Amino acid sequence: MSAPASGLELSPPDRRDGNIEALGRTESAAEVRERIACYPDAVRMPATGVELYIVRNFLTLDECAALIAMIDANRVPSPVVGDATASAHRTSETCYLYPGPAPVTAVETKLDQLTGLEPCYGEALQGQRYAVGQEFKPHHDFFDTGQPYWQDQVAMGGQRTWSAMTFLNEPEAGGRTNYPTAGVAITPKAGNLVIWNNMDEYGAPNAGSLHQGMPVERGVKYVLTKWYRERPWCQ
Ligand SMILES: O=C(O)CCC(=O)C(=O)O
Ligand SMILES: [Fe+2]
Repeated sequence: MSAPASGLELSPPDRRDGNIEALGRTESAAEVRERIACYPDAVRMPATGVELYIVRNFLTLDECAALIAMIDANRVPSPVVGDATASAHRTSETCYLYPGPAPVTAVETKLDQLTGLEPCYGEALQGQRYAVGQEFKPHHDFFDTGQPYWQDQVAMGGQRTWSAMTFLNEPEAGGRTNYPTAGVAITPKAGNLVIWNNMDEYGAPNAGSLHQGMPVERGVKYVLTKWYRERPWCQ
């Protein structure tokens, strides 16, 4: 994941050179776009410089409650790629939700229907819990190919293309998901999903996908995130 300070400066291999990986991402994105357009209640947001959709009531409140219970039972401090330990950059707690339990299957099935992507392209679902003051500072979900961790990521499925995040509850104050350069800030609403393309229209990492989980001011915030790779994900 690229750090905010360097995030707007992309490494040379990411530039719009029409390479074969970029072409594949562009073709795949067109298919995902068509699928989303057919999904009930999916709306494209008027976001500047990033392709971003909201799906209202993607999960039921019962599904949200079941997932929150699983996150609460298994949460640990959140990791950041390229940073072996918990970081001030991401102060929430994380719970990996691997396939098997019924609430996980229900979400996975809906995400498959929404995106049309092969399930093997998706990383394991990650639940996040943010207490008061916790946040995920501005970042990109795509990998910075100039960083040492990138070679490992190439072998693990390559770039993160789409991010799909579902709000599982509503904090009393704060906790919006903000896209500072796109001019959009999304208020958590239980069951609503946000999905965005981390690549631009040329299939290159899109600096305009910069986003942050703003600090929770009152209450607690739970979200469920799925990151998709450009190739099958291998852990
Ligand atoms: O919690 C949020 O609002 C943002 C989470 C996020 O950026 C992520 O999971 O990649
Ligand atoms: Fe993110």
